[in-house]
Amino acid sequence: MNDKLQQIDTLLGELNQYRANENYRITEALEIEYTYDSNRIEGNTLTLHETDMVVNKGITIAGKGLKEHLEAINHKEAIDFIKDIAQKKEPISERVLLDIHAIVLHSIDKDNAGKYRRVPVIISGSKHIPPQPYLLQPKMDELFQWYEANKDSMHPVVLAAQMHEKLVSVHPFIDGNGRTARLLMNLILMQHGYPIANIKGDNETRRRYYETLEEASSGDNSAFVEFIEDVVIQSLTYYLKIIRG
Ligand SMILES: Nc1ncnc2c1ncn2[C@@H]1O[C@H](COP(=O)(O)OP(=O)(O)OP(=O)(O)O)[C@@H](O)[C@H]1O
Repeated sequence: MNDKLQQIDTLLGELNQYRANENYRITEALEIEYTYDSNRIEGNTLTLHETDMVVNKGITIAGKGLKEHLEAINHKEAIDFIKDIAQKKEPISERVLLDIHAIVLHSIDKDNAGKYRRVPVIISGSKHIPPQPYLLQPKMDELFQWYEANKDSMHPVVLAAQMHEKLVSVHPFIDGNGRTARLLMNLILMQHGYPIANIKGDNETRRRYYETLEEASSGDNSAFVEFIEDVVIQSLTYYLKIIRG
């Protein structure tokens, strides 16, 4: 096991000693932060405070479009959904993935919510060309076969990172691939007792996120896995600081 994974195991062990201090106000605040950052990565312009107003207080923000409001509400809804799946110990399946995507695009794109794309796509800023639509079902079958073959033997953080990378590489949806992949990654982490890993929406983090994904598309995803390990270390450290007091 590498140094970062060892550090992650130590931090998680420490965190487990303070689990009694967890409460809904802390998790709610972190979930809003995650919603804010994940939507910000894809270009949503709501601030952290505005995201909180929309999601928790049902207040609309003047000058911001309906889609941006729906993206915030849907993302929080999707977090509740993955928490429920993790709590009930439901296995991760293609059905669960499609349900997550359906929530992400709920009331935004009725024709595509919860459905694979029927058209080719490109990823802006990337040379990687995702598979043609007729190849999506076999590629997704392959993805879940890979998951089944590795879920009990791989370190959960590596498993979560790899599933994220493999999913965005297939890019099975017309829209919402990034948010859905980050939610799937967090569902895997949650199943193993981790708090939400939040990829921040700032320029520097986004640059490393996209660069390591681009590197992964040419065959080596180790830099991306390392990036996710850093995100998990950051999230664990932040959470520990809050609940340890
Ligand atoms: N080189 C790359 N190879 C594979 N995936 C990438 C690459 N660069 C970025 N991505 C992923 O693609 C996502 C963005 O994809 P795209 O521009 O198609 O928008 P999208 O699918 O609508 O995203 P979002 O899903 O959240 O709205 C990023 O969040 C990231 O996860």
